[in-house]
Amino acid sequence: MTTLQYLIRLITYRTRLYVFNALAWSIIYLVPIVPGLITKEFFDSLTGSGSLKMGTWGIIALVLGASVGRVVVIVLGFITDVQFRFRMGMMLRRNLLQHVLKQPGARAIPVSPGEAISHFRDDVDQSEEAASWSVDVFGLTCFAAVSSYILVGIDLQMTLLVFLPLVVVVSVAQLSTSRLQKYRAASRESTSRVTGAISEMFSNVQAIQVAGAEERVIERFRQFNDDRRRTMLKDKLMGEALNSIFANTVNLGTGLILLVAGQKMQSGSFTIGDFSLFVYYLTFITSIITNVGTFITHFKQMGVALERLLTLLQGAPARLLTLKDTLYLRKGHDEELAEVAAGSVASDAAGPLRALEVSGLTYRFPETGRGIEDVRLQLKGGSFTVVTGTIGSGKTTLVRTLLGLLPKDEGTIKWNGRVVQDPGTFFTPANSAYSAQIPRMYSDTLRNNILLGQREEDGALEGAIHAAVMEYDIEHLQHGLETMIGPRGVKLSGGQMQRTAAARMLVRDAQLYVFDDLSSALDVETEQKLWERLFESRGDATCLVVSHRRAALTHADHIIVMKEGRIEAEGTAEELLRTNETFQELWSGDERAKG
Ligand SMILES: Nc1ncnc2c1ncn2[C@@H]1O[C@H](COP(=O)(O)OP(=O)(O)OP(=O)(O)O)[C@@H](O)[C@H]1O
Repeated sequence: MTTLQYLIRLITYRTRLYVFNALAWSIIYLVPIVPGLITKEFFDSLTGSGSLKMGTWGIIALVLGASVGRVVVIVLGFITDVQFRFRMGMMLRRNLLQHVLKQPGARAIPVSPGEAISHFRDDVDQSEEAASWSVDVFGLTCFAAVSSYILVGIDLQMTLLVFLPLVVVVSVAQLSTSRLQKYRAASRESTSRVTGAISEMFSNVQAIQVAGAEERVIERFRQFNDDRRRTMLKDKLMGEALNSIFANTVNLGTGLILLVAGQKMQSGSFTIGDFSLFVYYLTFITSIITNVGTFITHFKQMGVALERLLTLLQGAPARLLTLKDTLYLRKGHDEELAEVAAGSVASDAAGPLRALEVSGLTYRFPETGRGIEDVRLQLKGGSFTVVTGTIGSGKTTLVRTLLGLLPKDEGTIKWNGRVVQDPGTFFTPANSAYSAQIPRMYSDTLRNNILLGQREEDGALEGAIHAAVMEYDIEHLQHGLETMIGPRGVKLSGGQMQRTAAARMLVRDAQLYVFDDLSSALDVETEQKLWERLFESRGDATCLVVSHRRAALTHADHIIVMKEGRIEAEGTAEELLRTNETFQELWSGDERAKG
């Protein structure tokens, strides 16, 4: 999609509103024609070269009327502009969000969350800005056409002599704004390097001191500051020079008119009224050139914004951005939200799990070409299966691909013999629950971090806390379950976070529980307790556990050993201890780690 096509699609999202907006702004830009003509007539009547019948009060009434009329249309214009802009922005953000939410969880956004927020905020704003400025171009063109017609009618030679040099000066100045933008980008970049360095220094004070690197760090900081000083100076100098050119063009033009008009006025071919009209339109005509320039700049920036927004689509068709749909995430979402709030809706429950079969499951990370290859596994209902293997062998990739958090390249997943078409939406409660290798906590109470919006059923929270061996930790927190945790609260230890994530998972009823390296940060005793309690409390649920720890392996009905993205061996711990070298090493490695 080109920038122009993008602009057209944005405009046609609400064509009527856009046309109305364009009409309002065309009128706003055209209204000053009237006071100009009145002023001309007034001066001509004073010098006797024209006759104005309405008298001084009539003129004042006309000028006032035109001004009030303009104010009213400006208010209308802002209303239509705001309506148009916000609808367009909401449409873009809704489409982006809808796309991101449909993506497999682990690959929903291809950039850091901070960058994604800036795409949602700044790039959408930039697109709005360009579409909104395109309206001004209509109005300005209308004004330029009508005023040129009037001025040329009065004196063609004067019009050309005065406005051509001005158009050249302002256009050249406008063209150099692209250089100004380059300077501005460079000064922003250098400023963000300086602030980045400050934040790195503050967060790494200890590391800097331990390495005795104070001098070198300060030297680097000084270089960043020097660079910032240079780029800021260029930016400011260029900015001020352009500002003064724009600010003085009207004075320059008035001077030109005075020079050229003197002779003509003497000969009587140019009246005082004509002079006043030229000076009056001068301001508006110079602002036309700068405003058209501003639109061109916004249009260029819109092209950059479009490119950045497309990165969020990760190769999906660009037209997804401007899909003309109603402004809900999904149709009928109001009723659905109401039901969810009442706790009555879960995902489509597929019923008790009797068998989960996976065949040919493959996912390769595009960046490294690594991942998993042709994985086949079977989980019987109620079984406890452990996936183990060396570091980087593909354990996490396997569970994430199975759960639809990564988009499988190939393979089939069957739940009770029926193919799961969209694992990402299927493997959610009440079918399945998952705790990730690195749990995420929110700045909220511990209770809310576990429940994550779920309604508190009788005893479910207590049961989950007990199974996750968290009761002791909660007793020792100052406000128990109401303690604020996360980035802006109490910092939980790695083991506490893992157990909070386990409780979060267990508080949800599910047929299949998937644990990724749940116990890696736990001491031996807590880990033993955790697996025992889980084993007791899971009821009929099926468990798929990623771990290389003995406490988990000894509970397993079935163990899968991964190596370099493929299943190397399968069996019980006893069988594998006899037959598989990788498993023997993992088993004895865990023993050494304990020792
Ligand atoms: N985001 C990613 N981008 C590119 N390659 C990745 C990514 N995540 C993992 N990989 C690669 O995929 C392979 C499998 O990684 P995975 O995280 O599944 O291993 P693992 O067995 O879970 O390891 P660990 O025990 O350290 O958690 C590794 O070679 C890894 O380098």
